[in-house]
Amino acid sequence: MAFSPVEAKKKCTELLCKWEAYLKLPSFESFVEFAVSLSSFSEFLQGKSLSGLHRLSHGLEQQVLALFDAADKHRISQATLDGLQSRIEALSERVSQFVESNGQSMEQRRVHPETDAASDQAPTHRVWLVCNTAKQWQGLATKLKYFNIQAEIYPWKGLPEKAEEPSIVMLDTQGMSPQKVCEHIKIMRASFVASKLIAHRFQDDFNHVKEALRAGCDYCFAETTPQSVILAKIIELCSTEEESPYRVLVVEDSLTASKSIQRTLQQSGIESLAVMNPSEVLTGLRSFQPDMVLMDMYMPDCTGVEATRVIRQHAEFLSTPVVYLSGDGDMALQVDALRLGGDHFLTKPFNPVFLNAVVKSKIERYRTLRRSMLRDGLTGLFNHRTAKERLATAVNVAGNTHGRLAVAMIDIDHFKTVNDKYGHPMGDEVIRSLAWLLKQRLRKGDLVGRYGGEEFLVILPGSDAEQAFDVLDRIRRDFSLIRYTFEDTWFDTTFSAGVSQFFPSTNAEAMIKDADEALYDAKNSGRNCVVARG
Ligand SMILES: Nc1nc2c(ncn2[C@@H]2O[C@H](COP(=O)(O)OP(=O)(O)OP(=O)(O)O)[C@@H](O)[C@H]2O)c(=O)[nH]1
Repeated sequence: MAFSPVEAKKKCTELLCKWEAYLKLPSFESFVEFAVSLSSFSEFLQGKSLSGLHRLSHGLEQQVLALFDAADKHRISQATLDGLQSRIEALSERVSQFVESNGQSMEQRRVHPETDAASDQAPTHRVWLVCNTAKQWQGLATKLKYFNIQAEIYPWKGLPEKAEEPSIVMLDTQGMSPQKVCEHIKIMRASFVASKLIAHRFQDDFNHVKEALRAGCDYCFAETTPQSVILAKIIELCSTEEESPYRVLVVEDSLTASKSIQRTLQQSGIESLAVMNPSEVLTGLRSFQPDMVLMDMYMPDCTGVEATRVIRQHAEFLSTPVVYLSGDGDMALQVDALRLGGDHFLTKPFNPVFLNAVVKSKIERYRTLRRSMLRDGLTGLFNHRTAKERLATAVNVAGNTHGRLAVAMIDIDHFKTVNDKYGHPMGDEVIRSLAWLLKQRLRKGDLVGRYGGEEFLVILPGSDAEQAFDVLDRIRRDFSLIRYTFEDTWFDTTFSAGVSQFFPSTNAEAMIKDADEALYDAKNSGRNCVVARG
């Protein structure tokens, strides 16, 4: 959800320039450039969770894409141009308003990745809980505070007149007709372009939900949705984890074609590497680690299908998507190509907006698949295997660069008792809370994995044992302050941690062993403490 006003303004200005260029020279090519820029802006707004602005740009994008025609038929009527002009102006005005009124404060609220976040830092996000029964939401508001999210509870009739845009507005719609809820959503959407809107206790009916989403709502939760699910959603939406740019390997023997593809991808913020000779494809895959391959169908000495078959011989590239580019409309050949391990076909000359859309959807699916392979389902943290692999890489980097590196093993204290007394689902909530806290409090470059049931591995590149101790001890203190409500009572829990640090000639296994021994010492010293081995 990290938001940069400068970036939004810049992208909007780029869009306006492309539009003006088209008006000056209304050719098909300049229309395509404008459409690509609009599509990229739309994705940017969506990626930054600027829901209201995204709605405006997406509506405009839909209209523009509907105007796509063959190059020789391209002609847009003056009335349509006028309509587009006013929509673009409206979008640009809303972006400017939003950047002016919220930009600076949002920037200031961002957690700075280089600083060690402390529990006493200012809240990173504000959430409005709009309801008529404040008491019911007090527990959720308190829990959010543990994760540096400030919840403000307002009655339906007492919303602030003028307010800085909250990250999330959750509307408790209990007892309201779906029509009334939609009216409220529209009003909220008109005031807040970037906030995520959640309608809670909304009637779980297809048409009602459809209307609420149309009105500008982002999520509808039914009456039966437990607070733990709502808490998880809010924390997820407030998460600042940023994805790395998409990467595409372009295999194309024509320099002109590959430059044109790379330029199109670049306009959408996609990084690419081009190889002209299919025999270089494996080297490209290994060095560039792309999310997908765009493969020319016909190249001298080797077809795209043959190159793909070679790629599929290697287990590590079995699931890497391959999209073929071909000037050929031969259906039988296309079916063959897909059967032999390709994922999609794009026919040249390709529409750049369509090319980017196909590339992005393939990469999104691929990343989701990889995520489920690398991450733990309960917490979203790296799983055991991935955490160990990342540690091995971090140890190599520290060895090669003579850098610092610390590792911590964390284990929740008396966790069996939590399960026995409060049940397994409550135990899961405790595990998730620690995962959220770790993700939120550690620096951007730190890595955290779920090593076992209630055991976590933290990798802190650039830190020595003493620095890691300071960070983890703060997290330990904050974790012990979290109160879990259970029926009419509450409980809290603690963790113990052991820290080890890198020194030349050590390895990942030895670092884990040292951290484990330190953890053992922490448990034996009464638990709820961190022990570091320097
Ligand atoms: N709820 C839940 N429990 C889990 C999960 N994975 C493991 N556990 C439980 O975690 C508990 C771990 O308990 P122990 O290793 O005996 O240790 P402990 O009770 O935490 O005691 P100390 O570590 O000595 O402080 C076991 O009861 C496991 O069943 C999980 O995913 N969810």
